[in-house]
Amino acid sequence: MDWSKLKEAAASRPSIMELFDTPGRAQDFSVRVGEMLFDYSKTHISPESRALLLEMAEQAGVAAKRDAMFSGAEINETEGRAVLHTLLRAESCPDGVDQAAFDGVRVVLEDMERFARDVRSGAYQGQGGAITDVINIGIGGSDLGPKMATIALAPFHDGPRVHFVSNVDGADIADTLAPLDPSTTLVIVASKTFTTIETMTNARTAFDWMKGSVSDPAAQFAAVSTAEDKTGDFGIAPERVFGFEDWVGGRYSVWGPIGLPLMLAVGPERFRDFLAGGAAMDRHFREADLAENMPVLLALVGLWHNQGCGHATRAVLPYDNRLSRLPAYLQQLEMESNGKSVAMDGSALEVNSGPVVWGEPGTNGQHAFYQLIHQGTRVIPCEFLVAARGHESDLSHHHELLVANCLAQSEALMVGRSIDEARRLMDGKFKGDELERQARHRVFAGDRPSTTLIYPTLGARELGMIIALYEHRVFVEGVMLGINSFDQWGVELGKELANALTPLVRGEGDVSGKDGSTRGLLDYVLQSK
Ligand SMILES: O=P(O)(O)OC[C@H]1O[C@H](O)[C@H](O)[C@@H](O)[C@@H]1O
Repeated sequence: MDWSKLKEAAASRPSIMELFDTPGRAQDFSVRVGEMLFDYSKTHISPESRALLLEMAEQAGVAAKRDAMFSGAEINETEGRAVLHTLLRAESCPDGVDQAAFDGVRVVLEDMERFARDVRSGAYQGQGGAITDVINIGIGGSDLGPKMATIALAPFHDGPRVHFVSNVDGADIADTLAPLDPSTTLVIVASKTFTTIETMTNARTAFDWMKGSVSDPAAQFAAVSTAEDKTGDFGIAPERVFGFEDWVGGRYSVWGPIGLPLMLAVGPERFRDFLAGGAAMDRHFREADLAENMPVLLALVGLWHNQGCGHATRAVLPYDNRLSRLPAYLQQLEMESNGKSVAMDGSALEVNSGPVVWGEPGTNGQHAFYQLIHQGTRVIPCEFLVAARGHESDLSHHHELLVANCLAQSEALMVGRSIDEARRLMDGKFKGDELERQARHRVFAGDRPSTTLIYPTLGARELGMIIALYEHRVFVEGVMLGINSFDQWGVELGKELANALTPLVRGEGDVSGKDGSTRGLLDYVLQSK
C-alpha cells in the first residue's frame, strides 16, 4: 500500500471551517445505520481525500477480505484460525460457514438461556437459597466486554447483582467477596484457554471461600471456555459449562457464553436484542457501499488521523456515563488487535500501527484533561458518543446539559477562539502589553478534529450496534495496514517472565541472570517481607 498520497493530502489539508464553506457538508459527511448517525464532518477530510481513502480501501481488498471473514476463511493466519465471532450473532448460517458450526452456536445460546432463566427465577439455587450475586472471574476479553456491557445496560438489570473480578491483586477478589454471602453466590470462571494465571488464581481463591461455607462448593460454580476438558478438572459439572470455539477471539467474545453475566443481569430477551444490534451492523457492513459504510468510514477517519496526519492517539469520549468502561474495552479491542509492527507477510510495517486509544466519560473529562485537548501542542482527534435521550425521564434537564456539553466540545474544538476575541474579552481588565499577554493565554487554536456518534437512547440493540461498529472498524484498519488483527503475540513475553520471576519474588532461586534494575527491585521486595 502506498501511503505517500495520503500523507501529502494530510500535509496540505484545508481548515475544517473552510471545508464547511461547501453547502451540505454535514449531510455529505454523515452516515446512518437505522437511527444511529455518525457525523465525521468536523474533520479535515475533504471530498478529495475521502475519495483517496476509499480508493485505498478498494486497493487493499477490504470488501473481499470482509467477505472472507464472514464466510469462515482462516484469515487469522498466524494462529491458523477462522475469525467468526460474527457467527455468535448471525440470524442465519452465512454462505461458506459449516451449518454444524451455526447450529452449535444456537445450542449453546439456548443452554445459556435455560441456565440464566433458572438462576433468575430461583429454579437453580445456591445452598443458602436463590442466587443473589454472581461473580464473573476473568480477565482481558473474558472481563472487559461483559463488564462494559453490564454497566452499559444498568437500566435493564432485573436479575442477581453481577460483580467482576479480574486482577490477580488479591485486593480485587478480597474486596469483592467481603460483602457477599457464599451460600447465595454463583461464581462464573470465564477463560477462553482456562489457563490464564490471574483467572485460575482468583477462581481457586473463590473456591476456598465457598468451601468455607457450603458443603458442595463446585455446585455453585459455572465455567465458560473453549477448553471444556480443563473445566472438568476444576470440578465444574458439564451442565454448567458453556463452550465456544477457538474461532472466537477473546476480545470479540462478549456475544457468546462470555456474555453470560450480562444475560444473567438483563435476561435472555435483552441479550437477544444485543445480538440483533450486532447482526444489524454486520448486515450494513456487508451490504453498504464502502462510501456509505459506517465501519469503513470510521476506519478511514482513524487512518486519516493516525497514518495520514500523524496524530498518535485518539480519545473516546462517551457522553453517556453507562459507557464508562467503553474506553477500556476499546483499548483492548483496538490496541491488542492493531498494535503490531509486522505485516501479515512478516515484513516490517511501513507506517505506524494502531493509535493509542484512551478516554473517560464526558462531562467528567472536561474538568480533567480537556485542557490539553483544547490548548496542548499535540492534536488529539476526539470521538464523541451521545444518546439523544437519557433513561432518566424525570431528570431530563440533566440530559439536556449533557448533550449541550457534548455538542459544545466538538464546536469549541473546531471553532476555537481567535486572539481578537480574546483581546475583546480582556479589554477593560488589562492594558497594553499585559492585555496582549493575558489574551494569548485565552486563545484556542481551534481547527481540531472530532467525530460524533449519536443514537436515540442506549438500549441493548444500540449497544450491540456500537460494539460491532468498532469491531469492524478495527478489522478495516487492520486490512488496510496489512496486519493480522486477530493474534496477540505481544502479550506473551511478559507472561513468560512473570512465571520465571514468581519463585524469585518468594525468595527462591538464583537472581544472578537478571539485569541490575530487576535485581534491585527484587531486593527491595525481599527486604520488605
Ligand atoms: O480468556 P482467557 O484465555 O483467560 O484470556 C484472557 C486474555 O488474556 C490474554 O493474555 C490475551 O491477551 C487476551 O486477548 C485474553 O482476552
